[in-house]
Amino acid sequence: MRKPVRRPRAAAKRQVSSRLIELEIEQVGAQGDGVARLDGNVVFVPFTVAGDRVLARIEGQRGDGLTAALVEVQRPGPGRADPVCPHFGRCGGCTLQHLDQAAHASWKSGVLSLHLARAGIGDEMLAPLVSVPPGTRRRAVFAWTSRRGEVTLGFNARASHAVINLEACPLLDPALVALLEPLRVLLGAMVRDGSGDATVTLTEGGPDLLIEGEARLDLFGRETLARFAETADLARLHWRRPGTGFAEPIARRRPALVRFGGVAVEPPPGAFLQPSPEGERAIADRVVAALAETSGPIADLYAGCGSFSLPLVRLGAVHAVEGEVAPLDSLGAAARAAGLAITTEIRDLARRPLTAVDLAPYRAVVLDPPRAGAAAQVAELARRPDARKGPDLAAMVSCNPATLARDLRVLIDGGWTLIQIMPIDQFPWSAHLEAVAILRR
Ligand SMILES: C[S@@+](CC[C@H](N)C(=O)[O-])C[C@H]1O[C@@H](n2cnc3c(N)ncnc32)[C@H](O)[C@@H]1O
Repeated sequence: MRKPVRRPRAAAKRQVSSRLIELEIEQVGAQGDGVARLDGNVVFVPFTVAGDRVLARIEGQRGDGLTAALVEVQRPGPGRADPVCPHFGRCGGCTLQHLDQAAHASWKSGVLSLHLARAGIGDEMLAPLVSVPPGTRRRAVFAWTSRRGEVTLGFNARASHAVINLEACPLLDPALVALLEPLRVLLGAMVRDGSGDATVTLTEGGPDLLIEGEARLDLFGRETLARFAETADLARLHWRRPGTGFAEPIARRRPALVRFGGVAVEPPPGAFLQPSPEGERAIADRVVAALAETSGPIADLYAGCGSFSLPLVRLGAVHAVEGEVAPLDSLGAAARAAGLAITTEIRDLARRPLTAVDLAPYRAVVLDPPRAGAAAQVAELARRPDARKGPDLAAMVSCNPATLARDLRVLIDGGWTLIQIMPIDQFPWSAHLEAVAILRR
């Protein structure tokens, strides 16, 4: 029988929607909003902490609860902090700057515990949270719009497609913030009316910029962009029209290198990289330490440009598998140049996961899937026709605690044991959380 969906009591909502109500916030929920109760209804109030007494106004409905806007904090709860960013409240990038460091850390670990508990996994193996400091983010995707040459450039506003004209951002490396104003001037000169995005990555050669916009470039456009690459001292500049999949190279003044395990790689324009070098090192160090006892080949699945393959190759030969051609080409070129024992394979691991037979030669496996997780791949890892063959150590890296817990459940049911799970806060002040789980069988 289907479980009846509990709807907020309509009468309660009507009654309170036009007036201010007082609420006691009981906890911060899994999505980062404070949770209170009103006449038997759950009420979600953004920008509040446990213990706050607030004045709020009911605004709508979410799932089987109500949503309310914070009007005033009447009595602050413990764990409240003053937000450090002038855009806080409007910008969708950070939603939790009103939590102090301790409250933030305990909330993030709590969210991971909650997802593990929902999958029937205890949190005995949960390691303390590793926090990556703000101001270190090396990669950002900015949205931009130009109206009559007036450019708005920044992040999307909270729950909206509107763009916040970013003046400051305590999360970003200051070198990224310094590019915002020159980029605004450039886009205003290039595009009178239009919109798009701009991905900037800080590399050893300088900023690597990929602009996406509808405009078809003419000679003037290309010259304007090339001049910008000079004045902003970029490593590379590419322009891409949406839907074409082709990034036109405009300038390549220096190689846009990043280093993984000491080996230089030049990622393709706009490639996925871990958001900060600090976060990437924390994850890679954990993965390498956990797999250090491995004697034999390692499979690195969802390998990207090789952020784990390259540090891992000092332990043994690595087979890197990835769905996108361009990042894997970058990794392949770097490995060949350095003479490293890394083989590469393009493969869609959702449709064609490595089977138990494919996995038989490997002693250890690393998985770092996108937010959707690695359902098909963990199902294969959980099957093991011959107990003498296949990996007996696994490191699972994830940016989504919900799919991580789901996938861990499948592995545990398939005979794997969870040895440790380490939350890594690469996304300070947001509800996102990275984690590395180590398993053995
Ligand atoms: C979270 S990123 C991790 C990349 C890399 N490990 C790193 O740390 O930079 C996930 C990677 O999985 C790849 N990917 C996404 N879906 C995939 C699929 N179905 N099959 C194979 N790779 C996929 C993406 O292209 C991306 O490189």
